Amino acid sequence: MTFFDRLADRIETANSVVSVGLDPDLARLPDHLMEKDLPRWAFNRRIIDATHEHAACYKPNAAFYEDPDGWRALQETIAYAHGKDVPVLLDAKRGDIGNTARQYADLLDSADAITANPYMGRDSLEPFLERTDAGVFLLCRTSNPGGADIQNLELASGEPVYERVAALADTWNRNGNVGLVVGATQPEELEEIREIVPDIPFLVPGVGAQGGDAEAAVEFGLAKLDEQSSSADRTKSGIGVGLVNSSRGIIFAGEDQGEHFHKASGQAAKRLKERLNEYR
Ligand SMILES: O=c1ccn([C@@H]2O[C@H](COP(=O)(O)O)[C@@H](O)[C@H]2O)c(=O)[nH]1
Repeated sequence: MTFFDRLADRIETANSVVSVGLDPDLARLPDHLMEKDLPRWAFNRRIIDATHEHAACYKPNAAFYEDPDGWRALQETIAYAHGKDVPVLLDAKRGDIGNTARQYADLLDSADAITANPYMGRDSLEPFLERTDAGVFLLCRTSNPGGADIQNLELASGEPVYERVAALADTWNRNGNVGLVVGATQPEELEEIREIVPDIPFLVPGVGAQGGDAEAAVEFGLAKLDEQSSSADRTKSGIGVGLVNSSRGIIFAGEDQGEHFHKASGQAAKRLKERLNEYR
């Protein structure tokens, strides 16, 4: 079963396309958790307990775990999410020469999918592309203001770089495991990219704290998987596969509520699920 088939099943079970971003900024964790052995793990466990029924996936960003305790916290978090039957997309934005990329691809032994930067080209992505069991989401048009600096540059053909990335991703998708990262802050680009790649699921960050367009995220972020990569039943029921991510807007929703912080996170995840479902 491909990652996207598993994700489609999860979307169906949870009736949700919400990706809950697990970015446990140590400076914002509740005081009472700071005395724990692994505060980030303690925090994530409570967030997962409160949000899992609304989560299509969890998206830890590797930047928040890149120290020895952080990697332990990340492994505990991934195992716990799996225990709740929720897939994990590691937002690591990796990409390097093939020999190094093969090491990065080992991250997929624990996570179900990863984000990668396509700037170094096909060979840098090959170790991810060949993991038929896992997903790889390529940065296409990112949500940050500076995303336009390079991604919107026009090539000699007149197409912007982000459109070429989308077209290339389609040609690299021989195993049906490629997705694209397209920010909700860029609704016009979301629509354009969806026209180029009707069958590729998007990870759409930027709703919540970045103020992106939730309706466009759902309208253009979800793809109907083709019959080869999805079960006949699912194709019939027309499940759209894709993810709309919110991190700070969910995990820090109860920042001012001390030991009960996770309750507000559960409510925020439920609210986002319901809002997105209005557009599905
Ligand atoms: O274009 C992109 C790609 C990745 N991200 C990541 O998603 C989350 C967003 O967090 P919020 O708190 O919901 O703003 C974070 O991990 C980013 O690094 C993105 O925002 N945009």
